[in-house]
Amino acid sequence: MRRDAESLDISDVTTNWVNAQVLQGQIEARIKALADLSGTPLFFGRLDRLPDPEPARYYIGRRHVHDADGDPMVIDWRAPVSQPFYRASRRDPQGVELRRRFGYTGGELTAYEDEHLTDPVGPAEPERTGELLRREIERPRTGPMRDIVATIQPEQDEIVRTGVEGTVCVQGAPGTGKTAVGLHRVAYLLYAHRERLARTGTLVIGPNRSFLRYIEQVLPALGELAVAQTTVDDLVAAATGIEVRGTDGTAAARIKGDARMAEVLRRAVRSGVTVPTEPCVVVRGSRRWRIPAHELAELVRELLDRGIRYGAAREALPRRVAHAVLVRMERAGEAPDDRVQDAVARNPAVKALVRAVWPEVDPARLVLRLLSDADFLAECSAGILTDEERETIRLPRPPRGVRSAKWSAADAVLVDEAADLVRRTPSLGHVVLDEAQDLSPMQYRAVGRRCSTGSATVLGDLAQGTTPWATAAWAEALSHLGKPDAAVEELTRGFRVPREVIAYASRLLPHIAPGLSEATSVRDAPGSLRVRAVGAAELDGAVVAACREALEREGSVGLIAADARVPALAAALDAAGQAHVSPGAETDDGARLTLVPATLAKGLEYDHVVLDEPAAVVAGEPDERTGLRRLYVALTRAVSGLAVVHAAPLPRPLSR
Ligand SMILES: Nc1ncnc2c1ncn2[C@@H]1O[C@H](COP(=O)(O)OP(=O)(O)OP(=O)(O)O)[C@@H](O)[C@H]1O
Repeated sequence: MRRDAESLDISDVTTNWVNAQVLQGQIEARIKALADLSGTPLFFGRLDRLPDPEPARYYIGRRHVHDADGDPMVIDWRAPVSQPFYRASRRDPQGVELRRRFGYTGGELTAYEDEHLTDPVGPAEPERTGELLRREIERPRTGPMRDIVATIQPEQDEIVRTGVEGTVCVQGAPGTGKTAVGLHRVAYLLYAHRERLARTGTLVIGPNRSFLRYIEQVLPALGELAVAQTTVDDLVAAATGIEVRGTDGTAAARIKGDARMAEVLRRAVRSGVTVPTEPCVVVRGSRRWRIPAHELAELVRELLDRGIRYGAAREALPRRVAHAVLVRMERAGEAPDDRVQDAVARNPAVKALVRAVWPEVDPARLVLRLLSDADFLAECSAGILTDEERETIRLPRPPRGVRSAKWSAADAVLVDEAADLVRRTPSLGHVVLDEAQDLSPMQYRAVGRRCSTGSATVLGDLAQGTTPWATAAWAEALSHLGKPDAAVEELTRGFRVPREVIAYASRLLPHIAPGLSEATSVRDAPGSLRVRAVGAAELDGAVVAACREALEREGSVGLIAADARVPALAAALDAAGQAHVSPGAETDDGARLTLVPATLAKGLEYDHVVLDEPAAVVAGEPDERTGLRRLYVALTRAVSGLAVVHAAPLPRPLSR
């Protein structure tokens, strides 16, 4: 395939220089896409199908490969033919006689695992099954997150291959593969609906930039380069042009993020509309056409009632007025055509009328006015917000203008909502929303607008919600998103965290999310959890020592600590001559240790985690439940080992 692409001669088929350049560019992209990736084998699975009528054998890989005659040699993992590789079981063999999984070490084939799905169970087989999965999970991490195509599990595959029309919401305990599933679903949808999604676009939304840097390689590794990845904050900033330089107190942020603000904004946007009390007189040539006030008022009321976007209505109004003029012209015996209607709509008298009764709205200026003009806020939020709530979100010192305002992230979302009330936000084909549990209702709405005619994959864990407005129930979140009928799936089989560690972390569950089921783990790793108490004076030293010990083993090491403890620990590591980096930075063999503030740990993982002073992690949050949730996140980042080092007593649920 590579040779074919390289030997393509386009000199005969291109008529001009531009065509030649374009074609050459495409050929080069194809050659690049076909490049050999050392360490990434061409196939990872094989299916032998029962005779139907002929037996068939397929190799499954990350991409399609064909032979010199164009016959397939390796089938893309996303093709329908590949599906039984992920779904077939002894109970439901789906026509598969043998499923073989290949194991590789650095690109070299070193193992395989067979399952005879239609045979009576061989004695050794069930035990061996899953060994490759275990090896794959425990393979030491160096760079960013990697794909899981070779080992996607049946319950994950069902979500990955959900149709493009359907929005799925996945509630999943830590390490159950939510992020992996979301990314693979995008790859799958791009394969199954390439043209449609190329037109409409896809987007992955994550909680912060370091998380995005961690996941950014997964889709390109699967051959998908065109998927944008962003955070809600960046998405909204880019759409509104608002630069966020301020922050909100919790109380203000909570109100600004509340879904009730949508109605406040709707009223605010329409607040400038007035019902005309004067007639409109259009002069054309020697004639004057007069539309009486009551008829204009009727037109305005009708537009208000129709529920169309403010901007669209503003554009419709002059046409309506012109229509009323045309009706009069016809009655007077004239025969005006469309051009006359256009001209009347652009008549100065009509324009003046529109300016007066349906003023242009600048979303940012409107939100600024709402937040700084107490009377205006009171008018728009009557019966919606309380006096106290209004006082909480009102800016104490009104800024001079949109540019000098210290916008907060929540303000930017309000501006985005207002902008959508004026002009519809274009919808993408598919949006993946990861760590969704932390979004406010207004943020859900902002994401929902971006997939209003498309679908979404919503991924999250209610137990890991750490914002004051964290999602309490998925049904509510999905209705804010505009997808109330989406199916909610639960994943409870944990891949990342070993059994001992997840059991330890799960002691927190009754205190942070009593309704949720405990995660199980596919891996037992005796000795993976160590808890060490030390004196206060020895804490930093003991933490550095624990990091050193972890670094003696292969793979990545994360030192997670309360944000307030990070400077002291950085100093202790520096003093000990121990190199370390921040989350999102490239790690390499020289710097395998990442010092992770607890507030950035969400979604990340390390082969070995050292957790500093759990009590400080809890104390870093405004209330105990949020603190314990933050701790739950920190406790569930480890793949192979977790060392907890503490001087203060452990939080109660852990010390049980
Ligand atoms: N089927 C699988 N095969 C191999 N590895 C897997 C599989 N499923 C998940 N993993 C691995 O388990 C780890 C956790 O997955 P992921 O980060 O997607 O979980 P998550 O549910 O998003 O976790 P969190 O709630 O902590 O964000 C990753 O290293 C991922 O590659």
